[in-house]
Amino acid sequence: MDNQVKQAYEAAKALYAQHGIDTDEVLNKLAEIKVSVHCWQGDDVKGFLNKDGELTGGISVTGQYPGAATTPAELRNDLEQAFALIPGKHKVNLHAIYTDTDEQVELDQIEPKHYENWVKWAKEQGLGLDFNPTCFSHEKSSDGFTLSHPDPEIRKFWIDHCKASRRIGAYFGEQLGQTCVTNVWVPDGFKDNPVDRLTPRKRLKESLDEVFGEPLNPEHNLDAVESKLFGLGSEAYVVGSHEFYMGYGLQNDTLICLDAGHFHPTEVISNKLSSLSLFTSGILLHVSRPMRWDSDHVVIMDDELLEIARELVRHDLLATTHIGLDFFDASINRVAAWVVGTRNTIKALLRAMLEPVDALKQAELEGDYTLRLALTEEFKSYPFGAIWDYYCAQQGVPVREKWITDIKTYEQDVLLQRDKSLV
Ligand SMILES: C[C@H](O)[C@H](O)[C@@H](O)C(=O)CO
Ligand SMILES: [Mn+2]
Repeated sequence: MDNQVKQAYEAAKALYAQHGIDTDEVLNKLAEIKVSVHCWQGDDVKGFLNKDGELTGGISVTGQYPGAATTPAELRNDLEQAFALIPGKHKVNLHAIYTDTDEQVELDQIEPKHYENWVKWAKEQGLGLDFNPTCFSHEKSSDGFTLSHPDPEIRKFWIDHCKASRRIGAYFGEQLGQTCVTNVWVPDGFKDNPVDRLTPRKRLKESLDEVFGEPLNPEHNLDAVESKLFGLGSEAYVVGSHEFYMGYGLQNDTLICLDAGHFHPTEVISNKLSSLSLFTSGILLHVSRPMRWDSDHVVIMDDELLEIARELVRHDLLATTHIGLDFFDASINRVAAWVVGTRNTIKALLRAMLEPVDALKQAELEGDYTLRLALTEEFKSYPFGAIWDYYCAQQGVPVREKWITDIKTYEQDVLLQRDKSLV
């Protein structure tokens, strides 16, 4: 390890120790946290099942940066490059459209064999896998409805797809020895004001009951449900609102997924974690960055990211919270997007773990809000960067911005060659 990194670490360690914070212990704990890195940043949510089809469901990817992955092998290669620059061992979050097969399979017919190469690869890489049914970008979702569709045949198609997805999730969990979280998100909603807000929600509830009807081993698969306030083309009404899924998840003991971009523009998910934690057995996060709307920007070290991390650390929620990422930006190098977003998420957790939580809670309890404010503010400039650098070096990944060189080389050698081969 670089001597400067080591020396800076020792100096920072002594400072934190004065507040009873054992940085070695913190880094051991940090190394246990898995972030679920979403595969769909690598190819602009196209997938491989119908890769020339349109992205629908009220989500959108903008930008034309060269080098998007066009095959499962390319996507895995890109993920490997990203993981080589991210400290720790993590998970990959797959959508159902990311099949790796020559078969032309329909979404309601997918089976574990269509993802076998992913499982093999995850085993080799020591990664876990999470899963999502893909209830969009399909002719049967073209009018904006899936599990709540008024037509029972279309509804059945999506129910069967979600059932098949859960079985695949359970297969991943069993094969990899790590629980797979299978997250259901559907885009269903209306562009303009509906007359009947209730009936689609009744249908969604009944569909979900069918989807989750088959008992699966919770050590292999955990179900999650993801709400949304609005999407492009469903501005007036989304069937699966927060209240809907909060009720559903609490009643049926599924994980509730909070996506940082799925609420009112000034509403934050950090403030929801403590409340939900009192009533749920677990939470799934889609860490994202909305900008004015659910724009899925790459996660940066902003106040909300830090606040999410603080809530998880201060209230001991890390063991029951599944941390997933959800952003897609095609205006920058896609591998770099993963690296920036994932490194920031881990770094925010580290920052939160390096705060004097007990002292701050005590100050609050005693009504010493001056101390609470002063200490919080002083800790913002404590040398967490030196601890982060040491962690990266310890984990064998580049320290500070050195990873950008690797990305540039990969871009030249791999990503830009892809586009040439298309010409
Ligand atoms: C592709 C994802 O499933 C999707 O982003 C979903 O999680 C979401 O957040 C939709 O807005
Ligand atoms: Mn999401």
